Amino acid sequence: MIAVHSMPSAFSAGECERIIAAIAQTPTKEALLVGQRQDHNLRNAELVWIDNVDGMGWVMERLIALVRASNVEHFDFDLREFAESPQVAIYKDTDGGHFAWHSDIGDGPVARKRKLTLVLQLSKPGSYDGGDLEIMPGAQVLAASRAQGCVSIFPSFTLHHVTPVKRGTRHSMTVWAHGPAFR
Ligand SMILES: O=C(O)CCC(=O)C(=O)O
Ligand SMILES: [Fe+2]
Repeated sequence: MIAVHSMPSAFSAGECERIIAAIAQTPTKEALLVGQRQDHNLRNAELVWIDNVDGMGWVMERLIALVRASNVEHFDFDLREFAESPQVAIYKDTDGGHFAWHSDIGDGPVARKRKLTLVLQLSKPGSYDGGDLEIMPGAQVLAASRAQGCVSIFPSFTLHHVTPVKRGTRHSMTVWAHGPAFR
């Protein structure tokens, strides 16, 4: 099993811009953490659930295909469903946008079934400073590619964070694949 599977150009630049434009029409919600606690020391971002955005069916189809192919090739986890809407996170320099070190496996009935995490880099890398997704599968920290349209897939138990955005705005999309507990 590899620690992080990187898929460059999983989405084209034009597709990423289309998603960002569609999201801009939709009201955002302040990011709530697993368990609905709100702690700006841990995370500061706005969220849009893409199930609430019209015309995003093709996005979900692509995400499912990417997770499926990645799981066959690299992880071989027992995945059963996508039990949560993909979410777009908007990290702004003006809000100190960031996400501290965490694992995506939570205590709730759904969050506890998360097994694979997919993150899509929606923004052009030159449009913001900071905002790096870093993943710590072991003793080393791996920086995810910042390339627009690049997808990173990793086990949801893996620690990861997003460093503070120092200039501009970073958009990312996250989706989880769920299944029975690891054994
Ligand atoms: O924005 C990112 O790159 C990561 C988001 C994340 O870790 C999450 O939604 O759990
Ligand atoms: Fe996460």
